[in-house]
Amino acid sequence: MPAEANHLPIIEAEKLQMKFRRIDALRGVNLQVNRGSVFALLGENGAGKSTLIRILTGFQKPSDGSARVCGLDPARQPDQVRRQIGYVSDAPSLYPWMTVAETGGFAASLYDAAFLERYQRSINAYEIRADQKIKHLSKGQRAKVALSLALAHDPSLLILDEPTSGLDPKVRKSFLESMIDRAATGQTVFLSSHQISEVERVADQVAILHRGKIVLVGALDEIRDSVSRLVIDVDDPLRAIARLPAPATVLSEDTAGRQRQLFVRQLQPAMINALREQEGVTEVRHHSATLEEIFVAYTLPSSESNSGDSNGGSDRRSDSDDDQGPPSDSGNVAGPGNAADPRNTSDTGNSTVRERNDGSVLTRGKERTGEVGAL
Ligand SMILES: Nc1ncnc2c1ncn2[C@@H]1O[C@H](COP(=O)(O)OP(=O)(O)OP(=O)(O)O)[C@@H](O)[C@H]1O
Repeated sequence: MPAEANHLPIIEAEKLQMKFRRIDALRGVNLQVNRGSVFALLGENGAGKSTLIRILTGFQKPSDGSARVCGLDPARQPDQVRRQIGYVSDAPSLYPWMTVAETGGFAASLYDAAFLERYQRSINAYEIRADQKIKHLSKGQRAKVALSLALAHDPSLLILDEPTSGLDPKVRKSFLESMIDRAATGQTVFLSSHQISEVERVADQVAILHRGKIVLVGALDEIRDSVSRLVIDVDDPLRAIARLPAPATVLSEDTAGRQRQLFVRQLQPAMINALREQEGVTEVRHHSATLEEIFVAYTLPSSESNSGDSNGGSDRRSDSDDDQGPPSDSGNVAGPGNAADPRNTSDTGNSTVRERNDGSVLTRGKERTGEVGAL
């Protein structure tokens, strides 16, 4: 039986956990990535993006949970997974003493005859001299060599950790456009990024990882359509506004004098009308939220207790003494996931099946009432 079956998701993660000595880097990540998409993983510094990518590429074994990539288990078959995919880490490791040409030749031994030709074509397109030593390349040029290596065996899945960092704007643009072309031919690109505006241009699927948990996942268009920015003017700064009913979920609220700004999921037109009729409300304006605004609303510092954290606080410290140390191929094989916490995100694929919908409108500061959202 072939390792890959085309109807199955190319990446699946179930209840992935990664505990380091001092921190739970991943706390029950469920994810499905379908073929032929550009899937962007967004998250703040330290959210767990690289940890998740290292697990998917077989460089790190999870503490718990399981993953399948191209139909293979990266914890048990790391070499096979890495042969199937193209991967660029956030800090590509290239041998500094090799030339650009030697680097390609060295990697080519693992792949088919077309590898070297594709690699050379890419290096030429990036205007990098083949006889230059890696140690004499700029950061951006090294990133281009790493990308050329990752693409040279024409992988059906490309996994990129911060692919555009170090690239100049012109190269970033053409690189990202080439990712859309790949997806159009049925290949899959899974990338992590901080560059939300860039992601917005290329991704068709998006997930937000926040403190080791997926707090939002879905098709970009649907995510954008599902979150609204409400600006409400009131006659008195202390005026209380009634709760929004279900299915609305208030993600965040800012108060500035007599103006409130709310980010709300699943706002219904009737709710806007009801707000306008409330006593003391002088105006209600309704806008679509940008991906950046949605990202901020879902990753507020105070959102931790609402994103399914069983500790109910911002502390991700691990109780475990099980320090997995640096990324390694050795260690325990993944076991069954921990399904004990009913508040764990149960997002499967590009749809989520659970969220809290208390619809509260908060009257002070920035808080969230949404627990976990997706489309
Ligand atoms: N080998 C390790 N040992 C201990 N802690 C680790 C290890 N690797 C990662 N961590 C911790 O796990 C958390 C997630 O780290 P990770 O590198 O996955 O974040 P990230 O989302 O990729 O961040 P960034 O955007 O800054 O690259 C961080 O708190 C980090 O300190």
